[in-house]
Amino acid sequence: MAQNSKVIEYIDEALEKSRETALSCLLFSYQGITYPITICTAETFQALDHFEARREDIVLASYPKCGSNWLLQIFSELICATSPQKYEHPEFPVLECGDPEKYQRMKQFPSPRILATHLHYDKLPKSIFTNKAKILVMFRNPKDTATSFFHFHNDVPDIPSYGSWDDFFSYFMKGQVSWGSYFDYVVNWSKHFDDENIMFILYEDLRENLTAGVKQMAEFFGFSLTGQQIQTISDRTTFQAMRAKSQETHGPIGPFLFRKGEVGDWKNLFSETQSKKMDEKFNECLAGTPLGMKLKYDTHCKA
Ligand SMILES: Nc1ncnc2c1ncn2[C@@H]1O[C@H](COP(=O)(O)OS(=O)(=O)O)[C@@H](OP(=O)(O)O)[C@H]1O
Repeated sequence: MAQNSKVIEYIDEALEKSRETALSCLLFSYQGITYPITICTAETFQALDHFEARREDIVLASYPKCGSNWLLQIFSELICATSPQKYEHPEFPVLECGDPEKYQRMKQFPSPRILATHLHYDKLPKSIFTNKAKILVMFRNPKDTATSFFHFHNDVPDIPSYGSWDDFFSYFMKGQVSWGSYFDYVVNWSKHFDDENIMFILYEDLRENLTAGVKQMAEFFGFSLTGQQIQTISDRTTFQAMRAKSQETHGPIGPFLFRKGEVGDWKNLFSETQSKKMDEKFNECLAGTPLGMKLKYDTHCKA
């Protein structure tokens, strides 16, 4: 993410609210999905229904802990590389977070606007589809996603902690975490696998070949860049590069947000039983579907 005092200011405010919030009071339900009271409100969701998307908007969709901040940085860099001005986030870039008036202010922002979101497909504002904004959806294997989610809660001193990994695992499997069930999220998007304006990418693929991923994303969104520019953006958005700058970009939470950036860290937390439970859930929800295959579950989630 570009150096941005607005982002840090927003994170600081959220952390202040978090400090006063017990885990048992953290989540509220809106239209069947649970969200954290520290950064989401029903009023903002209502205002979001009237949000006017533009065809030039860049929508970056991902379930929490699947690499949203990574994509934000890549797209800030893509915009910088093709325009004379540095890209600054004029608002906290997660579309559904903030005060209800933010959508009025966003009307003044120049295109392209970057809209990150953790919303499920059917909760996105309708104008994204009617105005044909392009959407990039990034997925990460559920075992590493849960692992990252748990560490975020339990490592950051100001965010409510779970009693244990076992506790968190059972809430995650029931979908009683921020932004609801990982599995519902993926199943929802999987119905749109062939939609014209949607591109799906995998965290693990991007990690394996960042340069190829940046090139693909740039092409999909119509950025015309040289090979050298693509390489420079890839160099600036490796995990190491982003972690090194994380205090500057995200304040004190930075090193917790850019924690390990690995594939397979789940093996340090999951018991055999938990691992099997998740395998069964994955099979039940996604086995044999095109998106299920794209997730390369057996490669990333089998010991
Ligand atoms: N450049 C790069 N390369 C590889 N991995 C990266 C990168 N940037 C962020 N990350 C990892 O993404 C995880 C955080 O995901 P999000 O940014 O979606 O978090 S959040 O939901 O917005 O809080 C978190 O994963 P874990 O390290 O496993 O916790 C980050 O480290």
